[in-house]
Amino acid sequence: MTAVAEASQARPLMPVEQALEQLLALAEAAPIRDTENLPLAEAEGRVLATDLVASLDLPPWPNSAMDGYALRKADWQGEPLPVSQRIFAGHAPQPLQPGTCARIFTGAPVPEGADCVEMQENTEVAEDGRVRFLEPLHADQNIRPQGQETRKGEQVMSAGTRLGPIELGLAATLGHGRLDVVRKVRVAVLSTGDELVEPGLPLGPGQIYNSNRRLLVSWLQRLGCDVVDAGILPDDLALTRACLASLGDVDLILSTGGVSVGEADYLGAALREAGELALWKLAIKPGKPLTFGHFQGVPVIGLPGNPASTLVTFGLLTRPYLLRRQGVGDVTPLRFDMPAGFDWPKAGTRREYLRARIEQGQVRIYKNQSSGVLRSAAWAEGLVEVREGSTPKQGDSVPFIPFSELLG
Ligand SMILES: Nc1nc2c(c(=O)[nH]1)N[C@H]1C(S)=C(S)[C@@H](COP(=O)(O)OP(=O)(O)OC[C@H]3O[C@@H](n4cnc5c(N)ncnc54)[C@H](O)[C@@H]3O)O[C@H]1N2
Ligand code: MOO
Ligand SMILES: [Mg+2]
Repeated sequence: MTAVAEASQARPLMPVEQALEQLLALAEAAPIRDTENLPLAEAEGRVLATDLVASLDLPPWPNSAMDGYALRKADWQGEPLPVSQRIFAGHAPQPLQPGTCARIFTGAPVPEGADCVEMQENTEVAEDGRVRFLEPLHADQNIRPQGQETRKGEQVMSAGTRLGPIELGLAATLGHGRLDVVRKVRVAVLSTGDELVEPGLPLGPGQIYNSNRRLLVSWLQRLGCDVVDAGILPDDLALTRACLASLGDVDLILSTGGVSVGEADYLGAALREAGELALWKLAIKPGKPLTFGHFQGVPVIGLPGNPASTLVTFGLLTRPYLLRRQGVGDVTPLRFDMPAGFDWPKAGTRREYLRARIEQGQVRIYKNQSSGVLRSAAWAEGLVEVREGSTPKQGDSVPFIPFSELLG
């Protein structure tokens, strides 16, 4: 039997959770260990390689949360207090003279001897400049104590954290100008198919535009990967072998198309021939023929060619794989239970990911859920999951995964 004929034999579909578990285990077995030390400005989207430990208290000294007056609470006995100094943010104060208050502004260090700050709206300044406090004072009010946010020596972020604007901001508050990050994952992107033409060029008979390449290259770049764009590969077994062998120094070969059972589907055949096919045929719709294997030691993920299948299998399976290769622990996208705004009367044998959006508090699905229709995803705001065998009806709770959870 030929490899393709053998492949076309019926076999049970692998449940999505099991496929994800296996992919994550494969990712953990091939971690990216190289690191680089980057300035914060270049670290966005990257993964922290070492735990980040605070090298100072935050705030480093008690400071005022309000524009107003700092004083020792016990000094206020109903007689207006003179102002003995003005303290601005960024300037060191003198110890507070007993029996006086200090004019102070938000973020300025609270002077030694003061134990509360009153906001200026609750004060009255007499003509001679002395200050009367109009409301009861409480010890420590409006003072942000030293170390309230973080204590020196505390672990603030752990290795494996993805660095977005918030994490970079946090590193900056602790004074880190550079961070150790995991080097980028190098991914070769390959589009298989005789029918493919790049956008901008004229279409010949039987041809279509290559959309998967653009979708994946842009998405991978957003995920902080180093992309090697290997262009279009014709449907030919010898060329497929040669192309896979030529891609060399990459961490992953990511292809689209050529993984089903057609006579021109050579990607799966090349991996099967190399004897290293770990995953094939999942209980997922769209995306059933997703393939994972190795070619000469390099991991290969073959995404199904239909554009919506590429999107779903990249977002739900490849993205977590790539993040886990970089040591990211939590790779599960958030999902929200939402009332269905549709009926799904036909139970499926594969878990379905329908392109959907939220309208008036309900999940609505795109009218055409064919895996060839990428417009469904452009209309949608995320994916709604319909489990094998389930038939959700209008108003039933269904899990919704926003695209924003998958795209970054
Ligand atoms: N007899 C069977 N046929 C098919 C089965 C099956 O189980 N038995 N599975 C179907 C399913 S499900 C899927 S998904 C597709 C996957 O096919 P392949 O991954 O082999 O992909 P191709 O056949 O090469 O292409 C499928 C489809 O997608 C278009 N395509 C491919 N690449 C691109 C691209 N870069 N940009 C835009 N569009 C692309 C291609 O023209 C085809 O229309 O197999 C089913 N068949
Ligand atoms: O899995 Mo396919 O992606 O149903 O069309
Ligand atoms: Mg095919």
